[in-house]
Amino acid sequence: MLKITDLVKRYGDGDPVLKNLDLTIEGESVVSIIGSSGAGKSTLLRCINRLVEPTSGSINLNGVELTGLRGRDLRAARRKIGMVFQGFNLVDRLTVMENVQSGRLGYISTWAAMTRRYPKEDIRRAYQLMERVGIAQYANTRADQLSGGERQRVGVVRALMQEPDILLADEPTASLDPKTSEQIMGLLRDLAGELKLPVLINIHNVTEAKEYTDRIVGMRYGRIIFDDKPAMLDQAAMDEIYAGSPHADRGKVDAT
Ligand SMILES: Nc1ncnc2c1ncn2[C@@H]1O[C@H](COP(=O)(O)OP(=O)(O)OP(=O)(O)O)[C@@H](O)[C@H]1O
Repeated sequence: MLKITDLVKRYGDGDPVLKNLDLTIEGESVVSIIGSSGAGKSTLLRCINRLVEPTSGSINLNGVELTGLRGRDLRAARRKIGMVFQGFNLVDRLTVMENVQSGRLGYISTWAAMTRRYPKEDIRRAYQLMERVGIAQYANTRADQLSGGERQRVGVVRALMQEPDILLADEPTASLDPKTSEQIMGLLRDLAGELKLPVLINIHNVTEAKEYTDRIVGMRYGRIIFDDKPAMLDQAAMDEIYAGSPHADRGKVDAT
């Protein structure tokens, strides 16, 4: 279970971009985060995997408090958080298998990784996952030879190789054409069910959020103002999530 309580993030001495945010994700649900540009969606995801340092509050994953972790403890906690990126973040000159195995870094020795001596079990698991997402035939192909959809499948398998407790996806389909985008969203939804994995997706495409996720969290200027099933996201809720300006919001914050 991911339990975020009273999370605040402030960059430098600016206004907070996450304002006392609470969010709990249980089980294998697929949750999307929607909201205008600048609402704080990426910052929230990055606080969870500690690419961004939270200012205050608590982020607890399966009983482990993630805020304040350092060094070895932080690395161990990060292994349990899979991340899928908009730009795939693959190493182009490496093969698909090498990219996928980089998800095992932190589990195997640096020497084994450098000499590509992957444990048999890791190779077996990689093939199993690559077959599941339809890229096994590219195991020895350089990553830069693949299409966008195939590259994102590599990104997904790499994240799953970490044996994560949760999968975070930061605009995973924003670089893809509409059809491929739907395929990747469908894949994330199906994998969440098959692997009993909670998935948290930051996404701009509201139609896809409604179609492929179980729950939609709507953010506006650092606050969660909608958290419900997709069917409940009506026009009024959409207007509230996407309307207004930072100044209008600041007025409200000041008034409280
Ligand atoms: N490293 C940073 N330093 C300072 N301010 C930042 C930094 N990263 C983000 N911000 C600011 O924090 C706010 C929230 O940004 P964030 O990227 O989390 O929003 P978002 O909802 O993900 O937007 P988008 O949909 O455009 O990616 C914005 O005002 C942004 O300018």
